[in-house]
Amino acid sequence: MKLDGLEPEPAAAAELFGDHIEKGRAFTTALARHGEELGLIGPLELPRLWTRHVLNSALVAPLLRPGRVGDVGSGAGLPGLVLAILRPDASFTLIEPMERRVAWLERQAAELELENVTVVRARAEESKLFDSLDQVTARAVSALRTLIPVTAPLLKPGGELVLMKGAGVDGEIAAAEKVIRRHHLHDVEVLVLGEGVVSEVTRVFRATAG
Ligand SMILES: C[S@@+](CC[C@H](N)C(=O)[O-])C[C@H]1O[C@@H](n2cnc3c(N)ncnc32)[C@H](O)[C@@H]1O
Repeated sequence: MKLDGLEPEPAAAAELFGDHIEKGRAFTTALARHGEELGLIGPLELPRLWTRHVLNSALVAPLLRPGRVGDVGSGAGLPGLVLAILRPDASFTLIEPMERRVAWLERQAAELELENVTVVRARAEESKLFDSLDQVTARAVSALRTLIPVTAPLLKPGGELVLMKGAGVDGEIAAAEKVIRRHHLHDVEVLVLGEGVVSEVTRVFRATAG
């Protein structure tokens, strides 16, 4: 069991996870133990597993409604499993096509006793979840120009995209102008989360389906 090199738990972890901190720790430890061998995280990620991955995902939790949330391309469970830990009042459908990642997500959901998680093995565009979700999250899946066409159709009218993005989000929005129009998205905005709380802020592209 190799936990050498795992970033010490930042003070912000207890603040962001609150009553759910034990599950946050259990998930982060499991990811540190098995993430590299399962190809879920890169070999250089342990020193920033908390700040760059887990806390970064946790910052999105207050944006969620107590409804049906889909996380497209959950991979290691980021942000899907972290959000399911933090928001037991919402139900989460984790959409991931790769078998090994699906097995990881199912095992973690069981070990963490997350009764609000369903894992669907599919690409989002083949997932049969069209028009069914209140919100869709995604992190590190693809640029908005290609991500919007696979995520927006999953939303009910009035539903929201809550897509985690890097510092280049404004350029991605400019390149996605046509698909934003084609998918009738409105109230498009970029939120910067975590200033003064974590060392690396998180950007979220948020938009409402027409
Ligand atoms: C780079 S990983 C990121 C995983 C995780 N969201 C994270 O932040 O660590 C991208 C993931 O998206 C999945 N993926 C790619 N295209 C997808 C699609 N069309 N529908 C659902 N998942 C997809 C891949 O299988 C992969 O697990």
